[in-house]
Amino acid sequence: MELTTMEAMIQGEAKLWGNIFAFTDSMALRCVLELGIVDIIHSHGGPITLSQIAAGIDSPSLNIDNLARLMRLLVRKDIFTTHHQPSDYGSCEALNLVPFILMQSHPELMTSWLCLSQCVKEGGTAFSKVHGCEVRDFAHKSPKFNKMFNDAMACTAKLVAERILWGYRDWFSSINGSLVDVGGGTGEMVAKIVKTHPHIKAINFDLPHVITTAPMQLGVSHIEGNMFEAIPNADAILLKRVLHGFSDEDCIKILKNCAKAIPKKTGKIIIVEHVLEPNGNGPFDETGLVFDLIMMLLAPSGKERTELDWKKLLKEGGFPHHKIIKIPAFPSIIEAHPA
Ligand SMILES: C[S@@+](CC[C@H](N)C(=O)[O-])C[C@H]1O[C@@H](n2cnc3c(N)ncnc32)[C@H](O)[C@@H]1O
Repeated sequence: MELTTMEAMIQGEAKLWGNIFAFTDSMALRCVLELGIVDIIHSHGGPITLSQIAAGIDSPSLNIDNLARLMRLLVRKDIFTTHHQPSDYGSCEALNLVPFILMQSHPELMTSWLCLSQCVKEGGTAFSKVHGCEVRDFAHKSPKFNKMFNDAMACTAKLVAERILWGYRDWFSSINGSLVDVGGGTGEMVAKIVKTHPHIKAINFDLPHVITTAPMQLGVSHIEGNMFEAIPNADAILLKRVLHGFSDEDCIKILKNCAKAIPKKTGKIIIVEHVLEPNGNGPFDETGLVFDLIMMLLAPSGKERTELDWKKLLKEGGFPHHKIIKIPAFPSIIEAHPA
């Protein structure tokens, strides 16, 4: 066998081992959170030894050898470092993903992955095959699951909100009238926008059962309704991580209602969604494909879309002009105009 063939075989085999054991990364992360290691390191406030971490873990029979082996892997994976690094913005943000890690690695979601092949064979969500109902109904029945799910969504939404406000700040300054956040949940995003851009008249629009739980926010009006029926009139519309949960047909209906709600000449919609680039080399391109599978697992008609998919949807929904603005975050901003 030629050396190059041998090298290629070894590389292929190594990649396969990596894939076989990919799940151990999320399991090790979960373990670290369950043991409270992140909090121990943070509350220590400086470089910390293994024995100090061990002392912080609540266990009378801690196996420090096992702890060392766990930490060794996570250092190798760049989750922790053996060298002191001054705390910066990046590491603070990473902490905010804790609820998301806990949700994704929770048995109730992990078991869904075992039904992935069934999803491919028959369609339908893997979650419903395991639990007999969709996520929304399951959350309705289980307050614990509901909290876990909402906390996970909230922590990613917070992260994205910060990046949008930073990456798209000039545009928010240029809004001269009203902005409605369609499917805005409890209104955190528009509340953040008006805080930095108080000249905007902000409306948070969502289903009645969501709006009833929405806290009063300075400068935000909450309006309940159904986006498939009508959307409140505004100069601009924000649709953040809403359309990826719906089929193309439903998205077109929503977009047509958006087009009716904004001025034909000057109106604009801002869609915050991931734009799939299956062969891209960007930092989030592979994660985008993973999120697409997560949508397959959890959302009956949900999917992530490529730029071409977005272009077709927008055109059919009454928005022939669009521009994609990359921000330093997993989703991009897709700005679209009816004229
Ligand atoms: C994935 S969440 C996104 C929430 C928020 N935009 C964010 O980025 O965190 C989708 C939102 O759409 C809302 N929604 C679903 N169907 C709706 C409808 N028919 N009319 C209005 N809002 C709806 C849900 O209640 C939920 O708050």
